Amino acid sequence: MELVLADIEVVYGKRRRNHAVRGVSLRVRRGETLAVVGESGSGKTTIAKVAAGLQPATSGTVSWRAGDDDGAAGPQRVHMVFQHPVQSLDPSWRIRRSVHEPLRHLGVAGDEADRRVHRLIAEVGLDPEILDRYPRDVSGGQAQRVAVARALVADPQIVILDEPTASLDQTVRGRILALLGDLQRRTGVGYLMITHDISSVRRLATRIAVMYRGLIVESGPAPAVLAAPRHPYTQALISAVPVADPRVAWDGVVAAPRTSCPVPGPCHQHGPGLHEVGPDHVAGCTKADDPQKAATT
Ligand SMILES: Nc1ncnc2c1ncn2[C@@H]1O[C@H](COP(=O)(O)OP(=O)(O)OP(=O)(O)O)[C@@H](O)[C@H]1O
Repeated sequence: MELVLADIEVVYGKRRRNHAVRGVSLRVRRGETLAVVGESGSGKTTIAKVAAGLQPATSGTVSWRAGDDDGAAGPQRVHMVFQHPVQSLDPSWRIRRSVHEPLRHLGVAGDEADRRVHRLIAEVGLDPEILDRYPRDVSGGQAQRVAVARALVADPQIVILDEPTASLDQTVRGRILALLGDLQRRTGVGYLMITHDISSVRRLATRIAVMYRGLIVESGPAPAVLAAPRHPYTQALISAVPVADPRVAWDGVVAAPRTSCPVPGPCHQHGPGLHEVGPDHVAGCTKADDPQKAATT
């Protein structure tokens, strides 16, 4: 499965004054992460919405190309994780109903639906007890894990992540990124990830596209772009110099690059699929199924 955006233009407003996206083309394949970065107002969220079918393009096309291993491919197998996790859940629904909803659309019900919902809730590291709560009764980090569970419960081919960690503190951010990476390795899901966060890019991106004033001004494989960024925004983002984006440099402090946890399987400290990042954690991180090492931590 491949999501292909070709020559997308989006002009907002009755008088069509705000040309938010100008001829953007990109593709996202299963098993990879395309990170779309760029300063505030450069058109990233607009692109995400166009890709998800939530915003019509003024011109250009969004298409789906099925691969050899695809079953019923199509936009119904795309899900989106928004930047405000609590707000993205219906406040009048218990968590259970929100996570079941994508399955209902697929016609999956009964025991099979319950089984899948419980499996995903466990995979995102939550206690099934949370299913009976309302969004107002869960933390931001828990709500974002619920949003990830909901996005993945129906086995989507592609998930669109719009600033999936923006509203989370550093610790929870690391867990969500580790979870997304782990789920991708196990299920082959592809991510179109919109972000300002360099640690998200380092952790997940296979390729990077840099937007500036509605255009893609730089793109390529993540290692190449990270090693030799050409555009000033990319250079600023990667060198962790404060950039003209209030959410990145609100207090003039930009997080230092963090390293990935090297443990490949379940982590002793954080359970299945939840790998904290950062040098502080890496030192004491052991595999959950290694009791000797685990006992020393
Ligand atoms: N519904 C809308 N109506 C009119 N203009 C809009 C609308 N949505 C976005 N815009 C404008 O389109 C441009 C691109 O916005 P968009 O939200 O896509 O940028 P962004 O890169 O995601 O920004 P941010 O990082 O701040 O979320 C901005 O100038 C924004 O003000």
